Amino acid sequence: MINVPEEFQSRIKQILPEDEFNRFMQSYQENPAQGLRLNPLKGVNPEILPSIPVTPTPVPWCDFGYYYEEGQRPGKHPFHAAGLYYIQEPSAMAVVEALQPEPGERILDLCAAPGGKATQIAGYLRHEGLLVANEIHPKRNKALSENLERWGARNILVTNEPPDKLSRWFPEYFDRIVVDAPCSGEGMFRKLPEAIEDWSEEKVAHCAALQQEILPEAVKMLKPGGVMVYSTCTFSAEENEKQIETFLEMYPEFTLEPVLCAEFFQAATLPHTVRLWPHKLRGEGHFIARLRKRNSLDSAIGPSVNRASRESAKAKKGPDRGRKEQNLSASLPSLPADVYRWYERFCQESLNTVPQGPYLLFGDQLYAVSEELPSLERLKVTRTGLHLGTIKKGRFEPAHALALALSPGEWKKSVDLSPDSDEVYRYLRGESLSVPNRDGGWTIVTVSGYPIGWGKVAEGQLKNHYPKGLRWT
Ligand SMILES: C[S@@+](CC[C@H](N)C(=O)[O-])C[C@H]1O[C@@H](n2cnc3c(N)ncnc32)[C@H](O)[C@@H]1O
Repeated sequence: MINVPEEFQSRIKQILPEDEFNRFMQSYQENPAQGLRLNPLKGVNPEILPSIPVTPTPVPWCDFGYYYEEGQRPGKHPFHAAGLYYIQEPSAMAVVEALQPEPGERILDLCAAPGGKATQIAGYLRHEGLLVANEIHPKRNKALSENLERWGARNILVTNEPPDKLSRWFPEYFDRIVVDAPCSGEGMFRKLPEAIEDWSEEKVAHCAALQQEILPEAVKMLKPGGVMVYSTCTFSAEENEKQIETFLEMYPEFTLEPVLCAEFFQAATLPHTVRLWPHKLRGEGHFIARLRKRNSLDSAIGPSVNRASRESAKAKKGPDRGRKEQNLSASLPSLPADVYRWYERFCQESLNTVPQGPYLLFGDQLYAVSEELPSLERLKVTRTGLHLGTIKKGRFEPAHALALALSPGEWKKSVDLSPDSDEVYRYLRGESLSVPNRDGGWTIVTVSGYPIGWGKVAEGQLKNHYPKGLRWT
């Protein structure tokens, strides 16, 4: 049984009528909703569901989303290691549905770790356009980068910057931005009881102030005519409706727009914004607002006084403000001839394709980057494009990310394992496997035909190249 703080209950009483408040409190006696989202980048469709150890029920507001039952553990299945689905709380799936990303667009996920929204966006982009996934905290940034790798996302840039620094690199650059803001987490009390310990009225005030600092940076990075989705997993009005009200006063060039699938959610007090209440749907608590920035042609309204003074204060810190967009691929040196030869030789021996550039050689690491990228100089980048592999003396060693991004037909040699076999678990633990009568060399290890990593075959043994940091214990 979950006990929530008295002060929190008093605050909810101010938002909900009495009978609803009682139903809301009863929702704490129920289990949190569990969900997973299938990966369209790997062509995964619902036919896979009977092979996953879950009892799936569709999430009404997300085509790829499915509930599963408490006690089921799809995260501990080899299909999860193959990136066939992402474990995500069902209400959280509504945020990217509200964003409606389109292939070919430039999209920013400003507060992106561990990557629930970012993987969902990458699925919609279908490798066309660019996803910049930013996370300020280095440890969480690592998880974000690994989750996007497992997802097989190619056209990505993962950065580790505070929003006010990132905004200097990307002025009016993005078609769509999601600000899934750091918040007091009241909507996650059922799922993460530690959020209850962490909660206080001061935390609500602190998060509201933080959100007020983050939003103006997102504004700077959004193209005129672009869409921004703001979301939280909390109930406090200060972090939700009041936050957006203040925002609209500061930025009159923005208007609220309807959220897709709003019929499944509760209308919030601001027109078009929605709340997801745990006593009204099968999911945890969320707030979503979709905003559009007016096109520059009709943005005759100037900034409000508050905004003008805030911007002039910040401008002092911004040496790169107003920088022109420079394309990274135009400035990339071509690969040294021997490096390309080693890479090409690996592709000829092991793949039926040569993943195309532009190529970026960072130290001994080779990447295929997006044509879209601006210059990344002095930006903290943790992953860019598709990590192809490492240049060793006279040879090329493929990256785990390359295995996870390949589609059937793109590799020459593979060892397929059954998801129920001992061998697949032995592979995931880092053990060598016996593979008699196989050609030697780099070999993709698949589970039911989906790549989970590399192995190298010699003398009837598959040497394990599943990354040490990801191995199962
Ligand atoms: C709600 S979580 C994001 C969840 C993520 N979008 C997902 O779907 O997996 C908010 C994120 O904001 C980050 N954050 C904390 N302080 C921040 C700040 N000052 N600026 C930007 N992001 C911040 C947190 O580290 C956290 O990862």
